[in-house]
Amino acid sequence: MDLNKIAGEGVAFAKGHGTGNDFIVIPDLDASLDLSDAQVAAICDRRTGLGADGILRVVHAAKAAEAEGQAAEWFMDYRNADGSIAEMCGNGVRVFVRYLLDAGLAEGPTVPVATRAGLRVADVVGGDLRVDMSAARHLGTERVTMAGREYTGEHVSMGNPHIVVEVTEEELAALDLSGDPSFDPAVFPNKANVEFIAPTPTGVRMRVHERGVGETQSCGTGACAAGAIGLAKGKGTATVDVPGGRLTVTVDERTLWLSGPAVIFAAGRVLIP
Ligand SMILES: N[C@@H](CCC[C@H](N)C(=O)O)C(=O)O
Repeated sequence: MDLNKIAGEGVAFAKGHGTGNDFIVIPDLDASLDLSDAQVAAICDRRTGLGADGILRVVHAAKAAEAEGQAAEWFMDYRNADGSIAEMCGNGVRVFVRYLLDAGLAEGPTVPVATRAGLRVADVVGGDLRVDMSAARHLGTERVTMAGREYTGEHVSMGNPHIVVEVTEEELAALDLSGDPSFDPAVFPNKANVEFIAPTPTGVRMRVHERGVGETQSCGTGACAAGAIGLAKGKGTATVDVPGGRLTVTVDERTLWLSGPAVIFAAGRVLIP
């Protein structure tokens, strides 16, 4: 490979993560990149690509039809590692805002972001990023099958679909999340994210199988859904411990807040396959 070709034809990217949920950030301010599912999947491949749980494309809100009516300068175009589109990504929006701040595209401490699920507003609080994720919607009880075993869980929408299943600490540690879950296709025509949680003294411990990705180290919207279920009997704050670290979910009379670390740790250029 002629490295000059990468410098000349490659597109700029940054890499970041929020509690181990990792993303490739692609600044495409004027919305000139039209990435196919296969291209996204190739970039996110952990052996033959850069590797990530998803891609965050940074687009001027004025250039994105999905951002219409949202009072934000930037639109987050989120794609899962398999190329599929999701309505919302809680860790993604925190990493997206960290990128905007680090790149000088936003000043903070408050940064509104247009998303497919509507406006989300982030705040820098200490070293963390806290996002108003809007209230969780609890939609009842559903069945999910994972690794040949059927569970009953709570259907929660955070803009994207989740099923939260409570298990014991021992069951949580022993779960095999390497395969795909199955659910009622009439309820989840576009599939769902599945969170398994076990109670802790201050909240829950969580493992997640993400739609369009597989098991990840963390899922922000999953933590919101899990925290909302953990706090179902009232308002307050719950810690959500994930393999990649700790997130905090606070529910008040109006909304649900998601807080935690988000960092950008690399930048470069990549050839779009
Ligand atoms: N990791 C994300 C969720 C990303 C989208 C999800 N896989 C879906 O398809 O709904 C988060 O931090 O919320």
